[in-house]
Amino acid sequence: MTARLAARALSFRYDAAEPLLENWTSEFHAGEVVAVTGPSGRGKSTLLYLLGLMLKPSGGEVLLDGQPFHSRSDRERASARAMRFGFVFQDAALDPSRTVLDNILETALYRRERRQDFVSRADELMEQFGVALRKDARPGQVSGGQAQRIALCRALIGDPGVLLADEPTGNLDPSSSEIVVEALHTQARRGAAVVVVTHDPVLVEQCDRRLAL
Ligand SMILES: Nc1ncnc2c1ncn2[C@@H]1O[C@H](COP(=O)(O)OP(=O)(O)OP(=O)(O)O)[C@@H](O)[C@H]1O
Repeated sequence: MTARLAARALSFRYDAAEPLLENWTSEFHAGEVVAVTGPSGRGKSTLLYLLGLMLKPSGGEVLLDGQPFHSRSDRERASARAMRFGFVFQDAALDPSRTVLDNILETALYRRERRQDFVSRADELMEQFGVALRKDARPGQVSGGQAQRIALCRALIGDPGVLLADEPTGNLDPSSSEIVVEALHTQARRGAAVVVVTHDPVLVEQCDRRLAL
């Protein structure tokens, strides 16, 4: 079976720094939730950026449904990101200049689709994750835990085939964490490959597979 997402002989270093990845190969299948663990600074977030086509590897390649992406143009990579990926950044990374709803609806913008077509799905997700805030609420007015759940709404709204999440339960209490973990599994059951970077042992335990960096 072709992996939804694969890293083949991936190498990467930031400028003159020591290599973070050398000849790293792995596969992520549709339907599974994989935890990526490892010590701080080991390169876990960097790996997610590579898998999410935001960084280009210095060697090797990332394949999406068997198709290599390293030599594609920036435009093609951006289009694949918008159409196929959902990304939860560490510390949410919401745009403070736009409302929470507009942050969640960002995918529509990148896909050049009608914002209106995504609004009811945004409402559903905000309700599901307990962040049904006022329509004009801005990221500066929400807690760290709320921001993290808003970031998850933003990642899920396009029903991505690949969901990449960096410490998605980092700021959450146990009951909110449970909702997030369930959402990761739901997206996997919908056919996504889900990759989660985490230091949270409870979350690791609830993933289908663990990959230590
Ligand atoms: N843009 C960048 N330019 C140069 N070095 C960077 C850059 N981003 C990260 N690094 C360095 O690369 C290394 C790996 O960082 P990364 O954030 O991928 O690690 P991590 O395993 O996710 O860490 P943590 O668990 O603390 O989040 C670190 O030494 C970091 O300082």
